[in-house]
Amino acid sequence: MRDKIVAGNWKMNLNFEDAIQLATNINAWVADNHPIAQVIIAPSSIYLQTLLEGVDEQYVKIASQDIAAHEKGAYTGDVSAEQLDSIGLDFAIIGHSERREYQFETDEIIAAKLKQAFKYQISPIFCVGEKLEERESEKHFEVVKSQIVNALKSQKAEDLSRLIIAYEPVWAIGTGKTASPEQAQEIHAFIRKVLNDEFGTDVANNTSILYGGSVNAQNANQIFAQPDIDGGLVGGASLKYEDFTQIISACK
Ligand SMILES: O=C(CO)COP(=O)(O)O
Repeated sequence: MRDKIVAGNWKMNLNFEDAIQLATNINAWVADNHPIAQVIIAPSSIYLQTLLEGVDEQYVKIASQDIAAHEKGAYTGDVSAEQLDSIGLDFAIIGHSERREYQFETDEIIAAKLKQAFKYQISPIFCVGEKLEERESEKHFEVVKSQIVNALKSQKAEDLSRLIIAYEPVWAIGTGKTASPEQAQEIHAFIRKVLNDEFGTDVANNTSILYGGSVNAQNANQIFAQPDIDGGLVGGASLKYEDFTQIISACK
């Protein structure tokens, strides 16, 4: 059985006070409403420890937005998997398209980051997704397959039990343009087939595959109703308490 998950990627938003307030409110809402979905929030790294201590982990899990590709040493500005593990962190977003684009992360770098996460028992929310021109030239299946195979082929088979995938078409991120539920289902089913063909039935059946890209309180129901969509990775709408809690409720 795979977990239903709704994760909020706060990206580089919210000051300290607002971050604590929002996390506290979400924690209280989950405690009162007992949603089916596991709720995860990913704040900027400077808030991770405070939020880990400020929420109850039975209700809300905390994720980092990235992880270093190296184990330790002279990598100014990076935060390692070992350091994140040492403060009690269990989840990390890895390979987000904004990092692929602005920080020039390649599949090779992402594979190294996944390896670090697995080494320290951190579950990666591993992001894949095609750009607009790749979708328009119908290369999206090929692109997503190569992102998955390149990043996962060198991982240990037993580590893949921790894997969470987020399919986020780049053209749908922050644009207000979502993939239709049918488009999203089609590629989620394809991702599950790739997992099955390359890594076996257990990985295919047990990996939660989240959809991300302009998920909001209006479209979440239809997206989450698709059989191969196990929840969402939400950006903008996760910064608003009302919207985010409605999105969590939509994940059944
Ligand atoms: O990038 C995303 C989540 O990681 C999606 O962002 P939006 O929900 O703002 O489109």
